[in-house]
Amino acid sequence: MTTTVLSARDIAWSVGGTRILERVSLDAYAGRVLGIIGPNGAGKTSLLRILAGLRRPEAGSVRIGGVDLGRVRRREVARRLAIVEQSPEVHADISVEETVALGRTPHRTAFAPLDGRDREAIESALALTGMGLLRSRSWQTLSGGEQQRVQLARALAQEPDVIVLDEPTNHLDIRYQLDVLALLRSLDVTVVTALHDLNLAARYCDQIAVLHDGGLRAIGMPEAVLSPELIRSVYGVEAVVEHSPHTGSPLITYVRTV
Ligand SMILES: Nc1ncnc2c1ncn2[C@@H]1O[C@H](COP(=O)(O)OP(=O)(O)OP(=O)(O)O)[C@@H](O)[C@H]1O
Repeated sequence: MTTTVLSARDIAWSVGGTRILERVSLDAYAGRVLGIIGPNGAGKTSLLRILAGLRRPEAGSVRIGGVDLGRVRRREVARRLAIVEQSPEVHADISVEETVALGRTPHRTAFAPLDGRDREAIESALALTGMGLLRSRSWQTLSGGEQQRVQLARALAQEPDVIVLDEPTNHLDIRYQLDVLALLRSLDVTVVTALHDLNLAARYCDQIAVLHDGGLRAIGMPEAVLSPELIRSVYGVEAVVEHSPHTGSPLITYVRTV
């Protein structure tokens, strides 16, 4: 049975009088990976921020565990949902370990020292993201890919039910792209993630939602959604979609722009 953990109904959002999102509805299921794809400017980041409760939609609602996000206290939301944004601003000169420890904030009382449970979550997050060896390094000295992995570690240390990620692989080399997506898939956490790479989305997502022209163009399993017709009409690219004998997932070859 699939349980809906996070759901959006009829979301609308505009910027400067331009409607970016119109009647967007979707469900993210327990322990599954939902990928959000769509061309530049389609509204992926806007939708993720609404799903994470960082923005209130103009119309429609987001529910977490069946309860309207607007009615759940911020601290409670933070215990249940973590967001990994594209370019998080970390102003203070803090270490990797201290950055990851920030993920424990919603579970702790102010100024209390980290307890054993906090330490365990931080260690596990550092290990899962391969950042243990860099734990003492200053955040400011990290490469883009290392920063991305630390932000994921911070989100994991938060031990949420849902992780919302905006392009979590855009700075990663191919090995870490595969590792991070395989990790997200293996966790017992509901994942909603924007992705640009359709082949990665095809391989690691259970469901894919396609944003285009202000709305949800399609949602479903990768095999059902990623057709040559959809890729042509949404991206203006002619593509061949095959079934990879190596991974069992759809494999897209881009032939030309149209
Ligand atoms: N603060 C803002 N002021 C003006 N326009 C904005 C603002 N925020 C978003 N937009 C516009 O809203 C649209 C959707 O932006 P959004 O970042 O959600 O798209 P996206 O699908 O995440 O894009 P990308 O793939 O390029 O990251 C874009 O056209 C963007 O220029």
